[in-house]
Amino acid sequence: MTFADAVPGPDGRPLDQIRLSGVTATGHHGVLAEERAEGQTFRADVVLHLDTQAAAGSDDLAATVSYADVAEDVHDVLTGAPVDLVETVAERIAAVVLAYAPVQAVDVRVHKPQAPIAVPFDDVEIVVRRDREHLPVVPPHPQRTVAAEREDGPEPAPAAEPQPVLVPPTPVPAAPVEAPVAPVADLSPSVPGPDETMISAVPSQFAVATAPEPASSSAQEVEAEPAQAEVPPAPEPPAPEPVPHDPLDVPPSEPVEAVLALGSNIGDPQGTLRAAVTDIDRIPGLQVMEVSPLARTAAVGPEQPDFLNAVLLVRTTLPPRDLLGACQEVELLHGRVRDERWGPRTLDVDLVQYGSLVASADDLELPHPRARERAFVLVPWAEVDPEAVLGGLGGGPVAQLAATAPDRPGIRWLALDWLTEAATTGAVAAQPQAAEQPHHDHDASSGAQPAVEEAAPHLPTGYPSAGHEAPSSEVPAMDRDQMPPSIPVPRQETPPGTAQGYEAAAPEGGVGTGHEDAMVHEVPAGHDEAPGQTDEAGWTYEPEILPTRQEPPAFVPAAPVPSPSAQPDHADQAGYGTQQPYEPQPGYAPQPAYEPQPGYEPRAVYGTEPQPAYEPQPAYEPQPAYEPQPAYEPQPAYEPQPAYEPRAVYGTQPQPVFADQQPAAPYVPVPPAGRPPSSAEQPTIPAPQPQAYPAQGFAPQQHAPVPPAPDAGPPRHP
Ligand SMILES: Nc1ncnc2c1ncn2[C@@H]1O[C@H](COP(=O)(O)OP(=O)(O)OP(=O)(O)O)[C@@H](O)[C@H]1O
Ligand SMILES: Nc1nc2c(c(=O)[nH]1)N=C(CO)CN2
Repeated sequence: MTFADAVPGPDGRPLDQIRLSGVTATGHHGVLAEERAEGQTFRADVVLHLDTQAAAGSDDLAATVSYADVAEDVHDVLTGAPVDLVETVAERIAAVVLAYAPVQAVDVRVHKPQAPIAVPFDDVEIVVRRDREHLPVVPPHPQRTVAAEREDGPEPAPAAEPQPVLVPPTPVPAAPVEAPVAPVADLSPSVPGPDETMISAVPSQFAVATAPEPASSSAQEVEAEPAQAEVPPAPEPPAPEPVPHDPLDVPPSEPVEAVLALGSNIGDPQGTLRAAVTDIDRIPGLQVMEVSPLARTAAVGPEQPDFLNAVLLVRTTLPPRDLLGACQEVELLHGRVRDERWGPRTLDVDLVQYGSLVASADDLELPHPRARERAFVLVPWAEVDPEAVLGGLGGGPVAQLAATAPDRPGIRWLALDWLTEAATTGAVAAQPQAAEQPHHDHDASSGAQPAVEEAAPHLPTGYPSAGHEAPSSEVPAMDRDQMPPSIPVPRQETPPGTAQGYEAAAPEGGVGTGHEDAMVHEVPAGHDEAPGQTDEAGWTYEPEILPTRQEPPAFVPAAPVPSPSAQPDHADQAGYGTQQPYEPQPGYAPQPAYEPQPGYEPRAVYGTEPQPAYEPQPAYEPQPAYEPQPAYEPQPAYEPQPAYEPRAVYGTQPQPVFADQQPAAPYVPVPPAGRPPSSAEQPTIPAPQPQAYPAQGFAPQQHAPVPPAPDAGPPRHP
């Protein structure tokens, strides 16, 4: 026996181990239809790390873990509902074993010796170690998963088994969180959502806790802990409260960082977005932490006016589905009508990311499945959080994804301080280019859009578009005379080299952003104005703002897009409204596939200071719940026993090698969950209304690294 791969217990000494090997069964796991249909042999070995001394002292099975029970549980996973990946099988086995309270860590090895591999081979195995800090990311027993609904193989019905409880790690005590974020102490019952949710990765704070059923031996193990005294029969035990199974309905144990994407292209987009920020910040259990610059973007999808887009970084204690619901209420408040997919809208609020949760249900997919290819989301997001990482399949560093997104050329400009008062009061200057189409200040009570006005009095105006009339029925197309004098582009006064770190950089040949009738003032090629100059009408040329930072993940400046008219400021003529949105644009060199970069792990907090949260969090160790249980000490029968002292020899001196010693298991050490602090302080754009969005009082939160979705993407080990 060796302790080379031992897990230290609370006192630092290696924990004892129960090893169970060669549990064998026919399972139907695999990506290929034949694997699902025919099944094949799976074999599992598990090592339970636990303190067995109490059980030895009392010679009581109840004080340890029955290997027979474990064997059955492991067997059940092997024969249970099929999943694509052997990784998922191992994760699930880890989950069932960790459902036994005394087990502090588990090593799982799953062999798939008949894997469909075209060359001769002996075995394929996956080895994982999970513990109370690094909990499995799948529940012990599968929900009905999307993968399980595949039609390419038979569906052995998953046994209606009890759901053991995953014992969560001791939560890190969070610093007091300012109202209105209410701490959520427990898993309050909420309306269970559709149970089709497929969990691909669940951060530890979302470890699924499911109600044990009394008949379950596993559940009994958990419930009985420490299982010393006989429990007198309770007269009428209250029925256990329903606990949501769906991670999309589970409130986090501590506030989670989420990313919301806002868009608007009819009504008064800037006013709507500004109001929406306030409305979102008012959602109970949510606080806006950062607001991105405002981007004007060519519409992706059907031909329609340009959008204004922004991204919010929020912290929330709402479950994902509730957060989506709250955002949709804000959409409705602003007159949102869903009548055309990707059509014009007064307000769109998408939930882009929720912590590191990767989950998919009919009504909510996380991360947002199209965010990775949308510059209108990625560019503002990267601006407000240059180190942000989009999780899930196809995710990666947001700044990198932004640089290569197909609609990147359609990002016309960014306004940094669009939330401030100046942004609106400065809006009324007449715009030379639109002079032949005179504008009048729009009268909000003119009745031009009664439906919208009723729902949202601050949405009275039409948005000047690239010459298209808004086709939405919710906001009637406006006469050009009714159009308001547009969205200002307040120039960021921050000189280069200041905390903002930006400077204006006009693409060659002019900004290439305008519409000939656009009311946002832009300078066509050859125009006299230079970036930053204000013309006689009070308009300031706001070119595309590009970061000057050199270090990754800085923007890659967009390559010029060949325009048939060589007049890129004429968006209509250049066909912005009709371009195929998701086809790579000419001029963009294919980007190398994203390689995971250690420095790109999710940042701990959205702030500008060096983050102390990346240091190991002492609250995770030791875990008081696993300290020696007082019920077992003192054990007079065993003291004093000089022959057993001193105890310190374990782990400190060379260990005798036993005949049955296994080769040192090649367990890969679990990497630390955090990432080293960023070498450079990252400039961010703070919410311009600090009194409204105070970024204070939040405990630095450590993200779990985003694990790859186990059931998505090309199979690696079918
Ligand atoms: N992450 C998500 N964020 C927002 N809605 C989502 C998400 N995942 C799934 N949905 C579902 O998508 C439905 C349609 O949303 P919406 O009307 O905002 O789509 P859209 O904006 O036209 O297109 P897209 O989803 O491509 O942004 C919503 O009712 C919601 O249930
Ligand atoms: N530029 C831009 N295009 C879009 C947007 C958006 O917010 N911005 N939203 C869409 C549907 O969510 C479809 N297309």
